[in-house]
Amino acid sequence: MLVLTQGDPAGIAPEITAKAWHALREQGPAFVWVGDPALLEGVVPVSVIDDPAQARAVFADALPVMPLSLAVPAVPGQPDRRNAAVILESIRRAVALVQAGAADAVVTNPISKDVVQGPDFTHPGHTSFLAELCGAEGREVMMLAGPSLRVVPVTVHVALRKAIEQLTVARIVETARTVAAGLARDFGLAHAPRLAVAGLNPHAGENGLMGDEEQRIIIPAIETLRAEGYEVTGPMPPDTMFTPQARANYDVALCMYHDQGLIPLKTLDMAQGVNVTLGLPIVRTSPDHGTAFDRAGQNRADPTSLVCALQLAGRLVRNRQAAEGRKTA
Ligand SMILES: NC(=O)C1=CN([C@@H]2O[C@H](COP(=O)(O)OP(=O)(O)OC[C@H]3O[C@@H](n4cnc5c(N)ncnc54)[C@H](O)[C@@H]3O)[C@@H](O)[C@H]2O)C=CC1
Ligand SMILES: NCC(=O)COP(=O)(O)O
Repeated sequence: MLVLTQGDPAGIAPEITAKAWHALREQGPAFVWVGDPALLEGVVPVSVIDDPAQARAVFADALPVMPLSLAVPAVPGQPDRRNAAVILESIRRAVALVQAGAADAVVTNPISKDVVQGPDFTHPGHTSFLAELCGAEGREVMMLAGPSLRVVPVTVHVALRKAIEQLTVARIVETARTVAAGLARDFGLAHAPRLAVAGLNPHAGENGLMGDEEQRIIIPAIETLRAEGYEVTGPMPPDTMFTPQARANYDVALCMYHDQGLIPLKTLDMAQGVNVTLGLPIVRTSPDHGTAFDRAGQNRADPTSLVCALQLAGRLVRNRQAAEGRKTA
């Protein structure tokens, strides 16, 4: 059983949740939504439950909901900080259900990082919040996976100037180790993961002519990884590493900053892209898009990325269980 968080109630989360239930109600994977049932009133049949164990029996006929109450009614397109606490409570409850063994994986609906900022939440997104809730701070890695490409931003939600400052040999090496382990265990890759490491600068620095981060940081990281036995190429010139020919030669691209990886991923795979957090003791996926406040309440939201996130979470759980079974057998 998967547990889906509420997301920002003023965004498209309620609509894509209802549409995802319609898409999956017969073949699954089944999920339970932790949110305010008022958001789905008149949209889908809802079954209020208090334990995920009750969800499977009702899933084909109604969307199972573990109820929370918004502080103020949601107005589509107009996020309200007064609902921040309940948005965060949904995430906390979802994680607690998986940690207690009552559910298998967390799938998160989009939130606005800005709306939830406050004394209780100083994270730049779900990823590091989930790591905190799981006691895995610093081990979390964001990966976006689509049919054409997988990308990992080595630095994530920071200003570009800060991203460059944050690049270190250790950060690249540790990220690559987590990615390789995640691809082997959760994605069930049949071969050793092939990692492509992007350069930072134009032409991957052109031997130091256009920046020295490749020589000082990226090449030493690649050499360390190769010495550990990983299959790594790079530093690859960022402007050509996403061509179809280049993509055929690797399983994942390690990118030096957020937009270096997310622009090609969303250009190629926006509808079917899934955000996966590696390095956590629990499985977590999410759609690759945000709250889409500009589209909320108009019945114009595409649920495909959420459907893909739910389906991928189901596969990751099965692969992880199979890998752990093999380890203990
Ligand atoms: N995992 C998460 O919780 C994420 C949250 N965000 C948050 O979302 C908020 C808005 O961010 P933006 O950069 O505007 O990105 P966005 O993904 O919300 O929207 C970008 C554009 O794509 C459209 N769009 C997005 N998802 C769609 C869907 N399913 N169907 C149809 N059209 C869709 C929107 O209408 C908008 O025009 C921000 O506060 C950001 O922090 C952004 C990405 C991921
Ligand atoms: N750009 C990706 C994104 O914003 C997702 O962040 P997170 O909420 O999954 O940490």
